[in-house]
Amino acid sequence: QSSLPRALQDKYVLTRRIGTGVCGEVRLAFERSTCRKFAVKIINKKNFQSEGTATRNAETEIEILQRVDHPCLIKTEDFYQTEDSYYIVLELMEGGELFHRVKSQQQLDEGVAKLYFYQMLCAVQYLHRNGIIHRDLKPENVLLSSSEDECLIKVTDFNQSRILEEAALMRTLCGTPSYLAPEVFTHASSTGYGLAVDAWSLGVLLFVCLSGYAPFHESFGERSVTEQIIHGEFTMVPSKWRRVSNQAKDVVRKLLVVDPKLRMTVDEALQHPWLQDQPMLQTAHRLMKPAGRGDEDDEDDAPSAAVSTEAEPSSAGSLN
Ligand SMILES: CCC/C(=N\NC(=N)N)c1ccc(NC(=O)c2cc3cc(OC)ccc3[nH]2)cc1
Repeated sequence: QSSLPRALQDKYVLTRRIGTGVCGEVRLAFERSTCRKFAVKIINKKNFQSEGTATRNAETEIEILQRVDHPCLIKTEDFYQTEDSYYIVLELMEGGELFHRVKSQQQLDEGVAKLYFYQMLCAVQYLHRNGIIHRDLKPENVLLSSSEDECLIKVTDFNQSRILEEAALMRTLCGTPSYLAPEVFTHASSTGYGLAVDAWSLGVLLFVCLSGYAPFHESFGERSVTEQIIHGEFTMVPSKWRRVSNQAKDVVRKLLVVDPKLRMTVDEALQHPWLQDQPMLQTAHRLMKPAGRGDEDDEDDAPSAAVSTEAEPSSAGSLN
């Protein structure tokens, strides 16, 4: 157990491990002064020291976490570091990882999957509107606020995220072009298509929530997972998809499209008929309101379908 920063120990009591990741662990913590519960994500730098990019990534991640402000994106409370680890204090998501929820329930009820998927779309739409690609969307990186089916979700783990630096691309293009690869000039590397990688991952996430199993898996046929992905070959096992609506399947099929130019975007997904579901939108907006405003009479802010996909409420503010 590497020694915890003194300042962290003065303010919080760290207790049991509640989550593990490739880059460290998550511990349950109590703020001494208030006894409020938090999650502390410990990211050890040495794991990646070899790549040398860890520090860069972690600093980018911290920068993103401190800049973004959306009800479905994890918020940092505090940040500490020692020479070998980062300690990030986060709001505690009592429901844990979506991964475990889907695993324990085999597959989610379609209405629950729709509520979670809508919130993920809102979170990723916010990131994309702010020029951020997540690049690592998966059930382990979607957290649930409670053990209730109807709960708020938050996207986390911006370790792979990239801030789309159009300026960087411009600087590159100012240099001598002779050594630049073709794709730097083609559309593939600019804002447009970079964002599409998150739409694909959201398609995989929705597939897993609706069916309880992964669309690309080594057990399907003799092709490798990579081959299946490259060819967009996913398998809808009848017994798992029988009770899933055609509209839900349509969303999955339009996201798991190999050509990023033809893939449905996050904005288009938010307009898909499957998500034009007033009761679900009302629930989602009640959950996404800042704490305490959920119980006021809603008639003045009853979200209409069109409103629901507009920019986030003013409280979300913009990236500073
Ligand atoms: C800046 C930290 C972002 C991050 N990961 N970043 C990274 N891996 N580079 C990250 C990764 C995982 C988590 N996980 C949690 O907060 C969490 C809460 C929780 C509660 C649980 O039961 C009550 C069980 C698992 C949990 N994970 C929070 C943040």
